[in-house]
Formats: sequence, structure tokens, C-alpha cells
Amino acid sequence: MADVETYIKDLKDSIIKRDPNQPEFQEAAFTVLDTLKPVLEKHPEYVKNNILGSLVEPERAIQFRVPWQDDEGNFHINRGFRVQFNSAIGPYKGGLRLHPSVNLSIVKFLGFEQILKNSLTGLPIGGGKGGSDFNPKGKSDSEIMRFCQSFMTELQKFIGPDLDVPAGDIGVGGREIGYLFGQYKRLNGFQGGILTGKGLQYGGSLARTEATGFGLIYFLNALIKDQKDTLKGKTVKISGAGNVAIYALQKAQENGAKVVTVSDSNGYVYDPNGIDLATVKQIKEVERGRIKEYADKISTAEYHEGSVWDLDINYDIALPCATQNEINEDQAKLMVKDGAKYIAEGANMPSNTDAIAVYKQNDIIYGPAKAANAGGVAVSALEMSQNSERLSWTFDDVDKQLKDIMEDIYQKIADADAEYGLNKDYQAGANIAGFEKVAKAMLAQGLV
Ligand SMILES: NC(=O)C1=CN([C@@H]2O[C@H](COP(=O)(O)OP(=O)(O)OC[C@H]3O[C@@H](n4cnc5c(N)ncnc54)[C@H](O)[C@@H]3O)[C@@H](O)[C@H]2O)C=CC1
Ligand SMILES: O=C(O)CCC(=O)C(=O)O
Repeated sequence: MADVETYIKDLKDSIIKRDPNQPEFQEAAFTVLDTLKPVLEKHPEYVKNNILGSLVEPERAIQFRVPWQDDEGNFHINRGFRVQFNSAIGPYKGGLRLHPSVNLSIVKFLGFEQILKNSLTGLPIGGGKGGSDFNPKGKSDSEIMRFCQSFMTELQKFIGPDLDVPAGDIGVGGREIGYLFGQYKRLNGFQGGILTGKGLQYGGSLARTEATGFGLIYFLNALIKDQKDTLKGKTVKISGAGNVAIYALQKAQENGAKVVTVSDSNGYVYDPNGIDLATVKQIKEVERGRIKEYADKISTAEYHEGSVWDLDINYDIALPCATQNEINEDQAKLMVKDGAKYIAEGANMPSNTDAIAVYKQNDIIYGPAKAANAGGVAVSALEMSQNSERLSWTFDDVDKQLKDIMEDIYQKIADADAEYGLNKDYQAGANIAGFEKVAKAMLAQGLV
């Protein structure tokens, strides 16, 4: 049997050889492989049974054509994906992303992260992810509807309430889930459990809209409390102005923090008086506008093109809630210079590998995405439970369960950190705690 170092190195080499053009997937997989070394030392059976070899290879990766017609009658062809990565502990579960950057590498990195994230929730859900390189920006409602109908016409062959349950991600919110659900129903009849993030009138869960952002703050609170500190009075930078960012902003403010930035892919607003939540909701949720418009409405705010992580101000907490690799090494160094003490990731893989090294070298306490943003998928799993029992729970009931789950996730990763002597390396703690449950299930189920 290979020693652990050689085993990991051979696995990385085989990933590079098989998938040379998948940098995002390599980044996600290599980070996990590197942090699992202490578990493999303790559990040689995982090496003997090549559990990690199975973990990094999706059970199934589906790619399909998505034809749709725009309002002027032109024909377009996009590419759709669903990667069903791992079903060891439950049906595949994870969102759908609509963004021009979507390709197999991005869907695989997201699906891979989802395996360990879903495991951390303690709920019976496996990992998957999907999406398309369709760009929803500037499209009319009818174009979005026609695209979603075409996408679901193909996707419906591969999903089911006990098989694979997609949800939203970048570019997929309540409107898109509604169109996707409608098309599924037209083809197969009403089956509430085939998607989550549904409207409240047809099987959605209260608090799913808020779940990822609220969950991020529940997680952050647990982490900060453990450092004998508090969120109250802290200055916070948030990136993004979508679903995750908006509800992180709301809950951070409810906890007495001052959030001074939000952003989109064009630029960011900095409001030293604190961002006005209602204005952001109006621009992004109602008008579907650009964040630049915030500065037209609020006189204390400045708008700048570019990345919010290049803004040089003193602050305490970073909450990246936009997209992958939005923070690089130099931006992480600026974070250190600006006095930030904590980072908790609302987006998936927003910090690149070099940025994470800077956090660790400078004692910035780092809450990694797969733990910090697990609230969305956790409430999705609660939506699945409500669909199965044909009941709807109250907002407070779901919110309370969400809070408990996020605190439990923090405890699991802190315990793993302590057990393996990781010295507050919560990234390794999250990977280890998420992996152990999946690995035990995979081992029990044999070579499948
Ligand atoms: N919606 C959910 O329940 C969950 C989402 N996430 C992750 O959170 C992140 C945000 O997702 P959502 O808020 O759902 O999407 P969304 O579509 O509602 O919002 C995305 C936001 O990020 C901004 N953005 C996109 N690309 C950007 C770029 N290159 N630079 C700066 N800003 C950019 C957009 O302008 C928008 O404000 C993603 O990484 C997603 O995978 C993670 C867990 C659950
Ligand atoms: O709610 C879900 O199933 C999707 C959540 C998701 O895509 C994520 O956690 O990144």
C-alpha cells in the first residue's frame, strides 16, 4: 500500500492528466486532498480502498444542448450541465448556475465542494451541481422562461425527489425555479420534491430565500463567540449584492454590525454610514438593476468600478458573497493591512489558494465556504422534508433549525480542529469533518 504522501501525489497527477483543462476543479480537489492527510494517516483503510480516488471522480457528468429563441426570433444554443458527484449519504443535491463562465470545470468544482458541505449539515444529502453558460443579464422575462423550459426539458430525464434535487445558485432565483418547476410539471405531473427554492404557494419553504445569508451570520457568530469576541460594533465588508449578500447584510445589521460595502461584477459601493438594506433590495430584487444605482439614491455612498477587495479602508470582518476566486494574494494582504480579523465565505471558493495562505500566516480566522455557506442547502433539505410529509413549517421553526445546524457545523469543525491538533485551521477542520461521514458511508457500501 502506498504511503499517504505518494497516494495524494499520484491522485493529483491523475487528476491533472485526466482533466488538464479544469483549473477550478483542480483547485478545489487539491485543497481537500492536502488537508485530509492526517485522516489518511489515522485511517489506512481509506487509502487501501482508494476512497479518495472515488471521491474525486463524479458518479455521472451529464452535458446537453439547450436551444432557445430570443424575443427577436433568433435561435441560440447553450450548453447545459448536471454533475451528479456523490450519492453515498443521500440523493444528489446542489444548485444550478446560469452565468457565461459556466463550464465543466466550474460545475465539477462546485459539485465536489457540495459533497463535503452537504455532509457537514448532518442531513442525508449527496453532492451535485449544474448550470449553463447562458447569460441571464439583460434578458426579458419571456427569454428567461423559454430558456428555463428548454433546459428542464432535458434535465428532467435525470432528476427526481430521491435521485437528484437541484436548486438555485448564481443567476437562478425564485423566478427561474418557478419556470423550471412549471416545465417539469408539464412533462411529468406535480412532484413537489424535484426542486428546492420553490415559491411558497407550491411547496417552497419559508426561510429558504434568507437561509444562506442568515446561516453565514449564524456560523460567524458561533466562530466569533468562540474567540470570546462579538459581532456587535464590527465594521464589515460584503461583496456581491445577490441572494447570499443581501441576507448576510440583513442579519449582520440585526446583530449590530456596520456593513459598509456591497458589489456586483462591475463595481462596488462604499457607504461609511452603513449600507441601506431596503435600497439594495429595491435595486437588486425588484428592479433587477446594477449596484451603481445605489450611489444615485444614497448621497453618502461612493461608487467605484473594480473589486471591493481593492478598497483600502479599516474594517474587521470580510464576507465574500459574490463568486469563486474573487480574492487573490495581494487583496488578502490588503485585508491584513486593513486590520481584518475574520473572514467567513458566503460564496463558493471566493479565496484563491494564495489568499488562504495569507490568512493562515497572519492569524486571520478563516471560516471556509463549505461550512459557512451551508445554510442554503441545509434549508433546502428541510424543504425536501416538508415536501415529503406534505406540511409547511413556520418561518421561526425553520430559522431555529437553521441556526442550530450552523452552530453544530461550527462545533464539528472546531472539534475536528482540536482532535487533529490543527491550531484553528478551520479549512482543514471542515474538510475532515465533512469527509469522515462520506468516507465511512463509501467504505460500507463497497466498490461502487
Ligand atoms: N444561493 C444560495 O443558496 C447559495 C449560493 N452560494 C454561492 O454564493 C455566491 C453568490 O450566489 P447568489 O447570491 O445565490 O447569486 P446571485 O445571482 O443572487 O448573486 C450573485 C452576485 O454576485 C455578483 N457577481 C457575480 N460575479 C461577480 C464577479 N465576477 N465579481 C463581483 N461580483 C460578482 C453578482 O453581480 C451578484 O450580485 C456564489 O458563489 C454561489 O455559489 C453558496 C451557497 C448557497
Ligand atoms: O439549496 C441547494 O440545494 C443548493 C445550494 C448550493 O448550490 C450551494 O450550497 O452552493
